[in-house]
Amino acid sequence: QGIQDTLDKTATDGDYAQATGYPHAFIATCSQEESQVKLNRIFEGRADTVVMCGENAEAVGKADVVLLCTKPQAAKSILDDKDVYLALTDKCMVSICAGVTISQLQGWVPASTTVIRAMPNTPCMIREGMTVLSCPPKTSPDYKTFASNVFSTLGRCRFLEEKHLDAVTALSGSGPAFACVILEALADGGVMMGLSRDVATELAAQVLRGAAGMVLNTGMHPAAVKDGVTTPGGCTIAGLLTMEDGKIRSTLARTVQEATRVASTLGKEPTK
Ligand SMILES: NC(=O)C1=CN([C@@H]2O[C@H](COP(=O)(O)OP(=O)(O)OC[C@H]3O[C@@H](n4cnc5c(N)ncnc54)[C@H](OP(=O)(O)O)[C@@H]3O)[C@@H](O)[C@H]2O)C=CC1
Ligand SMILES: O=C(O)[C@@H]1CCC=N1
Repeated sequence: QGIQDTLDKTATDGDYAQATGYPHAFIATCSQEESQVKLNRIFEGRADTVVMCGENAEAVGKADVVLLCTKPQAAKSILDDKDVYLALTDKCMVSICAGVTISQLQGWVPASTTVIRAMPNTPCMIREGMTVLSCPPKTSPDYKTFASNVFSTLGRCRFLEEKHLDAVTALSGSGPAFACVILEALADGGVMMGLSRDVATELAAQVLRGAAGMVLNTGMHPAAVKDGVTTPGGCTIAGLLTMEDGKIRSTLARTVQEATRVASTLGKEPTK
């Protein structure tokens, strides 16, 4: 009954989402019952959220804006469902599928559907995310504002041209994994020198957060942050030269280059 109340309220409030620029009710969909059980546990007690399983068309029919979050390879077959396709008429669909282009998505939905591409990252879970949005030039400002509002509640959000989305996928989408390898390696160094694992991890994580904050909050160039730490003849320059001997800069830059290459292939049909 609670679920039905939420859906009824959604229906009667109709254009509330567009009027405020923020969503006021959520429908999550999945294909496996065990996912539904898990999601119900996560959203327990939230009267504004409904979890549906195996009912994509019904869920899309009740929504104003649809977020497509499946694996890139599954997107086409989900949108191929005739009822899902029709339910998307005149709606906005935001896809987070890596490597799936706006023009691919437009080919899989009705012509009246507004398509927006988004590339968020996992720190959205703690509202420290980075999301880049991309949309066709004539996208309605209401939908652009709406999408930007949604992702801005989860961290930073900006618009970029779609040609940059594979690089974005590699740098900020995959970036938390790369950053955590660096974090773990710094902590390993601390452990090697006798710190406990817990302490070393805390120090390394706070160092990365603090250094990032100096760049983001003060606008300092990363090189200026580095130089500010580096006492002539001191221990920092000794460590920095060791990093340079290990080609850390080109290794990290090439990491993003290779991840970008793979990101550009993710929306393609799997090779048989
Ligand atoms: N992981 C990341 O850091 C980022 C991922 N992305 C993109 O996000 C997308 C999802 O990635 P990820 O979370 O790793 O993938 P998961 O496989 O973990 O999640 C996919 C979700 O889609 C659901 N799903 C699958 N098939 C259907 C269906 N037929 N109908 C309804 N729901 C369905 C799954 O539910 P069920 O299990 O019940 O089928 C599951 O909840 C990908 O396109 C990826 O490129 C973008 C940015 C960052
Ligand atoms: O690894 C992936 O393909 C996804 C896209 C960005 C982060 N994870």
